[in-house]
Amino acid sequence: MRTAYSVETVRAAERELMARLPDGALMQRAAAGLAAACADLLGRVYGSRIVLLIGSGDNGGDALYAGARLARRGAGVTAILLTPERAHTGGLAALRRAGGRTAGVDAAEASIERADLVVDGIVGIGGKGGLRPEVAPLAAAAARSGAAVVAVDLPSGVDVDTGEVRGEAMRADLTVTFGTHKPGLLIDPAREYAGVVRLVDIGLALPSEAVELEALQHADVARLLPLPAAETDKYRRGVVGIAAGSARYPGAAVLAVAGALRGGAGAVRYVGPAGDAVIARFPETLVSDRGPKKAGRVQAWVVGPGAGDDAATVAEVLATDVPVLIDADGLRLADPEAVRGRTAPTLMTPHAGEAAALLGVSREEVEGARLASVRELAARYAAAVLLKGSTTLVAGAGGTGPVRVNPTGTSWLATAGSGDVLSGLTGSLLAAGLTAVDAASVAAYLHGLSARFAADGAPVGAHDVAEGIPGAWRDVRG
Ligand SMILES: NC(=O)C1=CN([C@@H]2O[C@H](COP(=O)(O)OP(=O)(O)OC[C@H]3O[C@@H](n4cnc5c(N)ncnc54)[C@H](OP(=O)(O)O)[C@@H]3O)[C@@H](O)[C@H]2O)[C@@H](O)CC1
Ligand SMILES: Nc1ncnc2c1ncn2[C@@H]1O[C@H](COP(=O)(O)OP(=O)(O)O)[C@@H](O)[C@H]1O
Repeated sequence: MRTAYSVETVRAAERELMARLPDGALMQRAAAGLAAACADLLGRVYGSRIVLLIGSGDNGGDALYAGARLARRGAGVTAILLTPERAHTGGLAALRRAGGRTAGVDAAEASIERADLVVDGIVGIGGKGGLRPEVAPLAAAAARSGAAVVAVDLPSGVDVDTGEVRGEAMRADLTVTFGTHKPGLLIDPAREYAGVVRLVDIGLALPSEAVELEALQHADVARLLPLPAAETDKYRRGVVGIAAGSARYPGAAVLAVAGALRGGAGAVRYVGPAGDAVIARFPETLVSDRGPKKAGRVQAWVVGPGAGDDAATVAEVLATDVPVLIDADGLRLADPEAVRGRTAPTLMTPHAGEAAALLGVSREEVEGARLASVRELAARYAAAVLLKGSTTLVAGAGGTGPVRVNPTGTSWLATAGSGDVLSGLTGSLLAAGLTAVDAASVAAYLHGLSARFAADGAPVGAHDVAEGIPGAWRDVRG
């Protein structure tokens, strides 16, 4: 499992470790890792032109010491001191001893233009808000130049704890982060500014109870996948009920069933007006048009994709005592009190627009503050929430524990109907017995992986994503 911790936890762990180490040892570990990453990116250090952007804190110190290491290997290193009187003293002396030069902000743009590599040591975990106005033009200059940009610990200007970007920020090709991932490196919009993230171990001991974000990896997902035991049968594997689709949107029902058939449940029941379309495509589906109550027993329900205005079905499903996934139209039609009052697990799967409607804010606000939004929804509805989009997040009911972030997402998934596939797939995993958080995060993982394989650099439709799910399972199981 990949984990991320808040600044407060990182600072506490740093203090604890620094108390046991000689002065400056931790910064040397960081600088060594940073210099090695820069060297790897450059390929050839000797003769390369490196510009360091140096702010007033220890982030600048890391960059200066790393610059000294690179200067000793023959790079031409120029440190632009953004606040010369406050640049890290030891780092500055080391750079000068190694033959590096320093310059003021006036020289910055011309140096950046000629550089092979720009190192962003403006601000790290001590940063507040976006880049200040006098520094913002340097971000634009770095983006314009052909230089590779390496951010130290995190790109300057992004919010490390939330992934929010309020104002200008540096855009990096590579971020070299120390001790642990930070939430902002894994959540858009900041994640996009970070580029590839390389973690350097500096020996921090981080308490598992303080994890802020978790990202499942292949091995975690493999452990959670429901596999049929030898003595199993279709009912013991779990039956998932899909209450979806309408005369206007029969396709949503077909796509949700397509996802559900590949999620590990032993049978899929479909309830709704699109039974003919479902059967035509998937004859193995158990179809009923008599409503959820009379459809026969299920271990989990999915309600809402393409449901139009059928509030009665949503209410009927919410009144059951099995796990329920509410998606799409279902989110709008569900009575909040009925959701909060459920005793069995409930999972809501909004995209940013649906989450915005539920929270009474704008879509942009949700997209700009995904972590806070998913936690807030999970708290308000006392339900687990999967917030879809460029970064998919999953919060447990109440919103207080670690939030899962999906690492397999791809923007090829931004295609009509792919959310319906996800809801069916997740419902199937719920019926197979996974918790709401596990079902949601495993489904998002497989869904993203499937889309990557199916797309392979070209557009795909939602049905391709559904058909690719078995391939994603096989890949995860190795
Ligand atoms: N601690 C450790 O053991 C280790 C720490 N390590 C490294 O240290 C980094 C943290 O260092 P840090 O605490 O000195 O903070 P840092 O991020 O450099 O910023 C400091 C100053 O920046 C300023 N400033 C704020 N916002 C700004 C903005 N938007 N734009 C411009 N300036 C802004 C503000 O000063 P102000 O101008 O407001 O007075 C603030 O005081 C960490 O990310 C890692 O790289 C590693 O070496 C491993 C060991
Ligand atoms: N830019 C993006 N990057 C990664 N995944 C995305 C992006 N945009 C959308 N997705 C994913 O695509 C799916 C779209 O779901 P949804 O918005 O419900 O679409 P629909 O209602 O058409 O099925 C979700 O899984 C979402 O996370």
